[in-house]
Amino acid sequence: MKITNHTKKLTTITTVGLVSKPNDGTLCGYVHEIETALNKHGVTLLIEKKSAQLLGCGEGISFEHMCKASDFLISLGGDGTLISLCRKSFKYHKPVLGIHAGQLGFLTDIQTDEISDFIEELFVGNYRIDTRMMLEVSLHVNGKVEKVVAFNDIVLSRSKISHMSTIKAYVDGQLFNSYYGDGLIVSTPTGSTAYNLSAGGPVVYPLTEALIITPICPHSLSQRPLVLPVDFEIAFESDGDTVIVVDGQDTYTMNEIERVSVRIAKQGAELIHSLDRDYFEILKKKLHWGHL
Ligand SMILES: NC(=O)c1ccc[n+]([C@@H]2O[C@H](COP(=O)([O-])OP(=O)(O)OC[C@H]3O[C@@H](n4cnc5c(N)ncnc54)[C@H](O)[C@@H]3O)[C@@H](O)[C@H]2O)c1
Ligand SMILES: Nc1ncnc2c1ncn2[C@@H]1O[C@H](COP(=O)(O)OP(=O)(O)OP(=O)(O)O)[C@@H](O)[C@H]1O
Repeated sequence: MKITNHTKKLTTITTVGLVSKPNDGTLCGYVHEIETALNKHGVTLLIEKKSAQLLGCGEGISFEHMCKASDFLISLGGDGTLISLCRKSFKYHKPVLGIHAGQLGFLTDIQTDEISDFIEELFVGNYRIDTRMMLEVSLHVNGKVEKVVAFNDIVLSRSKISHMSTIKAYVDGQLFNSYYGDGLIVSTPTGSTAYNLSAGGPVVYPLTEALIITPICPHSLSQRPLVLPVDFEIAFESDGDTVIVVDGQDTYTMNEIERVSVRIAKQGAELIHSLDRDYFEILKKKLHWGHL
């Protein structure tokens, strides 16, 4: 399969940063294994402060310092840890390697028993880097704009279990739909296998460039998931009973926000993968794709 997105390589590897799952203090053994494998090649491992303290692996250094000094970053945890690292390190533009020490691990393809072998493969160039599109989300408040980025999705959701939300949706400034129901999801292709999948949205191959809008429990027979090209800017307005959730991790209330606009971010997240990684195998293994 010809995928032009796979040509990027790391130019140097002298320093690597690591962030681990925030609620698991048992992963120190894996950190030592990573450090030993990197040190064999003269590479320094920097551990982010909160992770180091949780794991009992020394003092650690600030997230910012770690990102600036590192050639690539390691996420040791589940999908949530990787998503959070991609969002927080967005402005430093560093590739991320996901090592799976979580539950599902759809995005984190290196298993803990493959750590040393994969690090050896890295030093002989046996890896690939995928660029995953991200969303730039602008929250408009009193003439000011706060920008955040999303890796998987943003969700506009009803804030009260007892009420429906009403969301007006615009494409390039033109009203194209009003959604009535529990809310809607704007997903990246990578996020298509997360909340979007649960809400009946399409699985979209992660290297596609598209914006996916999927209604959540719409109170209508006519609302369907929609796939849009990335040169559109989409925007939403709603009443105060709606909340905005970014990647399931940050929440904002709509009564302070007049409008939310979403477009493709100028740069994507770069994920380091093993050459063996096959998306359809992961769909089968983790989400039971194609099982009877
Ligand atoms: N009903 C739902 O399915 C539902 C509800 C809320 C949030 N979410 C998703 O959770 C995501 C955040 O993930 P988290 O791990 O921080 O939260 P989490 O710990 O609540 O886990 C959500 C689940 O989704 C999986 N997941 C996350 N991203 C995925 C992806 N791109 N493809 C396949 N599976 C994926 C995770 O491994 C986990 O099993 C949000 O972006 C949202 O899409 C899903
Ligand atoms: N830096 C972070 N800040 C806040 N919450 C985080 C951060 N990193 C991860 N989380 C959250 O911590 C929880 C557990 O982490 P994570 O998702 O990595 O592990 P998991 O749930 O065991 O694995 P998986 O997501 O693969 O099923 C998730 O809800 C995730 O969103």
